[in-house]
Amino acid sequence: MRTAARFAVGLRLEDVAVARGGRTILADVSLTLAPRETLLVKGRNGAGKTTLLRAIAGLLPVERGRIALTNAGSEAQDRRGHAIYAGHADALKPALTVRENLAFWAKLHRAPIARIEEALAALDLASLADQPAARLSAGQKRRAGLTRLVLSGKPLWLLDEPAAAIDADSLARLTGLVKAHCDKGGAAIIATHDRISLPSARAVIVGPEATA
Ligand SMILES: Nc1ncnc2c1ncn2[C@@H]1O[C@H](COP(=O)(O)OP(=O)(O)OP(=O)(O)O)[C@@H](O)[C@H]1O
Repeated sequence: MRTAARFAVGLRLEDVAVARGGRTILADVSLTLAPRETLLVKGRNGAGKTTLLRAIAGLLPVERGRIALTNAGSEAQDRRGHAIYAGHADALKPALTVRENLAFWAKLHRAPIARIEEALAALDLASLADQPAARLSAGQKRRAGLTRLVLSGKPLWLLDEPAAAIDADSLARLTGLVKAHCDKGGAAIIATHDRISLPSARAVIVGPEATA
């Protein structure tokens, strides 16, 4: 039987190092994230924000150190089961409609069918649901890709530059969604250069400026 992911999870990183292409990109990264908390990850281009998020998601191996979920119980330490990474690629199949794309992801995440409409509404996509994804604008594609957060039902949201291409209203809608997710016990880490207004969020910097 499949064990449901526990909803309230936090995260602890201890002296984490991550390499890409044989080069150490991140070294000695330590941080904590409590359930209900949002962390903004800042840093210059190439500083390692995406690398950090992908390592937390379990999509990149850790060279040294430790990444652990907290508050998840000893039987629930698989990060892939608890974290959803929404990256630069929207992963849409262009020939499928928006709703069909969401249905594909819902199946992947074993989400109830009702969550498809919930996700469409959450990203203001109901009026575009029957459009082929190929016809969406860049910002609309981005919003469609972000529905994976809602569809996954996972507690730890990892958002990589979610503000890219989306307008101010959509960004406000997204930050509201993140806040509501954290109010329910979830947690979020957002890699961003700017524009995200979440007054309760903490910020950390990766890269050379981190020690400045
Ligand atoms: N597949 C890869 N193989 C080798 N090196 C990589 C790979 N992807 C990224 N890198 C390198 O890792 C470093 C960190 O990249 P990363 O994408 O994590 O930075 P970032 O802080 O997210 O940057 P940006 O603000 O531009 O999105 C960069 O120097 C980059 O060249």
